[in-house]
Amino acid sequence: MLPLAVSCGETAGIGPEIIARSYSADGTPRFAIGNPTHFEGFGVSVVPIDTPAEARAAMTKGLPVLVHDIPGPATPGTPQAAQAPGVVSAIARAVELTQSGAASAVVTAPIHKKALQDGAGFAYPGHTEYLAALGGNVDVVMMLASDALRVVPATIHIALSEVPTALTADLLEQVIRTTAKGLTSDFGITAPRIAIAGLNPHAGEGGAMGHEELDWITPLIERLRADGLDLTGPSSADTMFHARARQGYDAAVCMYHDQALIPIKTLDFDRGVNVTLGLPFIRTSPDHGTAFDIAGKGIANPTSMAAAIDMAAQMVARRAAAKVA
Ligand SMILES: NC(=O)c1ccc[n+]([C@@H]2O[C@H](COP(=O)([O-])OP(=O)(O)OC[C@H]3O[C@@H](n4cnc5c(N)ncnc54)[C@H](O)[C@@H]3O)[C@@H](O)[C@H]2O)c1
Ligand SMILES: N[C@H](C(=O)O)[C@H](O)COP(=O)(O)O
Repeated sequence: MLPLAVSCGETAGIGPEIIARSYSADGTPRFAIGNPTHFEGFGVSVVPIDTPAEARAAMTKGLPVLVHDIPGPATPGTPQAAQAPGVVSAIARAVELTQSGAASAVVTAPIHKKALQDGAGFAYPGHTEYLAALGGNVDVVMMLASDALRVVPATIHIALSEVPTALTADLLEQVIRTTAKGLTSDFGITAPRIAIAGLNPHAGEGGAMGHEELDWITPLIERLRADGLDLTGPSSADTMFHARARQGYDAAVCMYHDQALIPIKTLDFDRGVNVTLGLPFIRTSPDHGTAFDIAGKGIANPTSMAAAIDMAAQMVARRAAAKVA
């Protein structure tokens, strides 16, 4: 397997730390992309490399880091505008290397959206939207996945007040179809079961607490069911995530960011993985952010980064096996 390309994320955050501390000599071949000095001090040897092809041999000596221009020392907790362009270009470089066949997948350490918007004019709400643009302006979904639960928010990084307007039947259909396709292609689920949350409390209570479910969500679900998709809902979101309910579906499609992310980050914060479905390349990420409050203290938990690396490797292997079959 070609090595994974791991972008360093916000240098003032915990990205370099969790990349270093999730490394092991016998682990999945990977290389970080960043300033090698930013990965030092975490008890792991750092091996600067100039090409991805050096990564596999370098793994036996320490964490391979593909040298990338991000000037100056990291300042934990305090992002530097001067480093923002390099943080952004490290993501683009990971995509370029993956699409050119030098790497097998992209794993992204957390970015601080506002720091990049301020420091580099980053024009996207987050990785997901940026990667969709780099992938050719494709339709993507953001899935948060763990052994306990998979969730997909239909709307992502927008204000709650904008959700009812942003939510359309076309968008929800695209999200559902992309989710179903990804569950089959990347999670090996041949007949995926998808639960759809209502937007309103009690899924609208028959119209007493909102009309979207009656007006268009239920008709859409019924149309997609008739088209062969195994869907349930719209259901009251507050009763979709207990253990018995979770046995009834393979993924839950929710209407907005926190409706989806609160349950998975409550159930499995340390092992949750953010996976973007619909891209022309594989991309995973830890389920957490830059954690400025603990950056530089050596106490960040690297488990979610390790899980993101493992999930990327599993997706690479599954797709390779499907090509051979
Ligand atoms: N994939 C990504 O790039 C990504 C994901 C989530 C948030 N973010 C960004 O990160 C920034 C901060 O976001 P936030 O404060 O909402 O969430 P956060 O995940 O950065 O931090 C929330 C809390 O969880 C703790 N935490 C997070 N990761 C941890 C780890 N690995 N080990 C131990 N504790 C950990 C933090 O210390 C903090 O107390 C924002 O700019 C946000 O947009 C980026
Ligand atoms: N919304 C995700 C979360 O809270 O974990 C995260 O911000 C995703 O961001 P990216 O699009 O940058 O992966």
